[in-house]
Parts: sequence; structure tokens; C-alpha cells
Amino acid sequence: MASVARVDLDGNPIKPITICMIGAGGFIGSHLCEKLMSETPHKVLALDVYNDKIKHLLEPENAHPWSDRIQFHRLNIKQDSRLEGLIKMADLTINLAAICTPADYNTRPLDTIYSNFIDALPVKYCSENNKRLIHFSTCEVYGKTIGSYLPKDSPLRQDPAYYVLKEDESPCIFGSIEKQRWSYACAKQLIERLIYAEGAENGLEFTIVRPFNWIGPRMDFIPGIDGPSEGVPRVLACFSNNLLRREPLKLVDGGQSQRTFVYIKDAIEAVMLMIENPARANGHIFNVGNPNNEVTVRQLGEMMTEVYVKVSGESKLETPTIDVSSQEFYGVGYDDSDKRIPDMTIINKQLGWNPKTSLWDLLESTLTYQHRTYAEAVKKAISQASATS
Ligand SMILES: NC(=O)c1ccc[n+]([C@@H]2O[C@H](COP(=O)([O-])OP(=O)(O)OC[C@H]3O[C@@H](n4cnc5c(N)ncnc54)[C@H](O)[C@@H]3O)[C@@H](O)[C@H]2O)c1
Ligand SMILES: O=C(O)[C@H]1O[C@H](OP(=O)(O)OP(=O)(O)OC[C@H]2O[C@@H](n3ccc(=O)[nH]c3=O)[C@H](O)[C@@H]2O)[C@H](O)[C@@H](O)[C@@H]1O
Repeated sequence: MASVARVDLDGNPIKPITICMIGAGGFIGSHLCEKLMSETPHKVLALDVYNDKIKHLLEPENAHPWSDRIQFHRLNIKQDSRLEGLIKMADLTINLAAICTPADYNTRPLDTIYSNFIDALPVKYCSENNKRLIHFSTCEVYGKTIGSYLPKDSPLRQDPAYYVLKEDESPCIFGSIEKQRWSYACAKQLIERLIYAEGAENGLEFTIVRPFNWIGPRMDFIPGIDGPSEGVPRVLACFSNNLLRREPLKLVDGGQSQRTFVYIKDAIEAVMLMIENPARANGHIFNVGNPNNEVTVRQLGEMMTEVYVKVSGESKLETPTIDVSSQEFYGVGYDDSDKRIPDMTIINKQLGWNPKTSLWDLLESTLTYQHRTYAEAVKKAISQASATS
């Protein structure tokens, strides 16, 4: 409870602070706001163009005990003179705002680069006003592994030195310029360098977070239900949509790419430690992921299919997956990260954080949420579409 004395990792009492959270209405922001409201005394100035995912925290009729600790400001950081004032009112700024769905990187590369680099004005305002910044980057800054460039049968591909991703050692390896997939990773890399330089030259107190595929409830949207019918969200929402509609899951280029997935609730614990332990978090870049939850995308699809059968009580399709080329699914200029295993040394040492939830368990709670939230709406949309066709 907020009234119980809370201490940081060094045993010092934690003082209540005001946080300016940009992109608070998104997937990660909504979970972070929820945690801050229910378990801490901190105040949040929540900035976003949308607030659907945090409405439950804002509605006054729910008479929440935290209603005087969260304030929503609807604004687009591209063009709003209120931004600097809000950053000045806070002790800490957390910047989550970004275009971060791969389907946009090669089809809307300009918007992607502007959103992830040019629009990151909060860096300048934090530096000029001596405010602490926690900035969300991405594991995509590592790009492809060194191992992916070795011959297919090279035994070195099995050596962790060629694939484990380390904040202070691994290079950033992107494809050629016409592979516009890398527009996002490259913009994120440059903003990391800018933040690092502000730290080195102007004393900006910063922490950079590199999330490795955080997943859970409220991630992205279900096309045609709470997002555009033609929209392509990230893989969790794509596969959830297929399962809800009883369609085969589409495996891009055979689903051979590998990912490690971490449960959003575990990852939020890591962000809380960063917020409340500035002396341990400032000046660091942190991988936040779960190296134990590695699967190929094909294995993810198979596991989601099994879990969905369990939580929905529906039968499995005869053909649960189909292969689709990346060109067909994402268009020209797509490319992929082959494998993403986070090294955990720095986050273990500085914050003592470790993820807890297995992939099966996190999929079970997430797909239970997806089924409860969307199954009826999807059925209705399908029957309406068949009635009008
Ligand atoms: N979810 C992950 O696993 C993951 C992985 C790597 C990196 N990240 C990074 O974490 C951050 C948050 O990711 P997320 O998954 O919550 O994404 P999200 O799309 O759900 O949230 C981003 C939020 O930012 C808002 N936003 C974007 N541009 C804005 C603008 N100009 N003005 C105001 N608000 C704006 C959006 O409306 C959205 O609510 C992003 O920077 C993303 O690159 C996330
Ligand atoms: O979440 C992260 O850590 C980062 O990675 C994501 O990139 P990626 O993992 O490639 O995004 P997804 O859309 O979730 O795709 C994962 C894999 O599934 C595949 N996929 C996706 C959707 C689908 O229907 N089928 C399918 O096989 C993709 O080709 C890719 O190999 C996004 O770039 C960001 O959200 C973020 O920075």
C-alpha cells in the first residue's frame, strides 16, 4: 500500500515524485501507470494522443484512491508548446512515444524516423532543465547477430559469443539502406547516441531501456475491432487475431526467426527498480528481457494454438499455420532480426532484477484476457460481414 514506508535497494526511504510519462496511453505505459497508481505514492502526468488503454485509471466515477495522482494531457509531442512546461513540472520524464510496429518501418519509413529520432525533443528539454530521463529504446538496435553472417554449418553459430547481445560490447548490425526495416533501429540507435552524448557533455541524468519483446494484455490492437481492419500489429496481436477468427496463423518466411518473450508484468518490475533507484540506474543502458523464454516464431505459433484451445475450449484447426513470404506480408524492404538473447549481467548487477514468468504461463494469462475481451466482438463482426456479403 502507498502508505507503508517504502525503501530503495540500498535501504533509503523512497520520496514520492512526479513523473511526466510520454506515450502513457500505449501498451507499456498503461501497465506502468497501473503499477504506479496501485503500489506507489508517485504522481503521473500522463501524455498521449490516446487514452483508451488507461481510461480505467482515469474515470472519476470509479472513485479511485489515486484520482488526484494521475492527470491525462492529450497532446502530440510533435507540435505542442505545453511539453516543456510539463517536463519542468516533473522530477523524472519517461519517454515511451514512438511508432514501433514493424509493418510501418518499411512502408512509412519517414514517419518512423521522425517519430523515433526527430520527435524525441524531451531529451533536449530534460538536458536544458536538469531533469532525469528514462528513454525507451529497443533490442532492435543490435540488429542481426554476428553469427548470422557465418556460414550456415559453422559450429561458431552455437557459441554464445556470436549471438548473446551485450549492452557494452555488441555491435549494431543493420542491413543495407534499401532494407527499410532498419529505419526504426537506426533512428533508435541515433537517439541513444544523442542521449549518451548529452550525458557526457552536459551532465544529463539518463537511463536507456532496451526491451526484448515484452508481451501481455493490451498489446497493440485486434484488426477490425479496436484498430484498422487492414492494420498489421506485432506478432502477439496478429496470432491472437488469427486464433479469435479461427484462421491459420501466418508464419513469415517459415517462422524460423527466434525471439525471447518476457511478460509485461515482469518487465514493469524492472522499470520500477529504475525509477526508484536513480543512483543505480543513471548512466546505464539496460537489456530487459527473458533469455529463458526463447522460441522460433513457428514454436510460438504452435504454443499459442495449444494455449488457446485450453483457455477458449475451442477445437484446433486442421491446418493451424500457413507459410507466407515476408514480401507478401510486409512488402518491399522488410528484413528480420534472426535471434535475440539478452545478456543480463548489467541489470542483475545494478538492480538485481530477473524475470519470473515462463512463456506458457504468460501466454495462458494473456490469451485468457484476449478471449474474454475480444471473442464476442470478433464473432459479431464475422456474422455481420457474412450477412452483408
Ligand atoms: N513492447 C515492446 O516489447 C517494445 C520493445 C522494444 C521497444 N519498445 C519501445 O517502448 C516504447 C513503448 O512501446 P509500446 O509497446 O508501449 O508501444 P505503443 O504503441 O503501445 O505505445 C506508444 C504510445 O506512444 C504514443 N505516441 C506516439 N507518438 C506520439 C506523439 N507524437 N505524441 C504523443 N504520443 C505519442 C502512442 O499513441 C502510443 O500510445 C516505444 O518507444 C517502443 O519503441 C517496446
Ligand atoms: O518487441 C520488441 O522487442 C521489438 O521488436 C519488434 O520487432 P519484432 O520482434 O520483429 O516484431 P513482431 O511484429 O512482434 O514480429 C516477431 C516475428 O514474428 C514474425 N511474424 C509476425 C506477425 C505474423 O503474423 N507472423 C509472423 O511470422 C515476424 O516476421 C518476426 O519474425 C518491434 O520492432 C518493436 O515492437 C520492438 O522494438
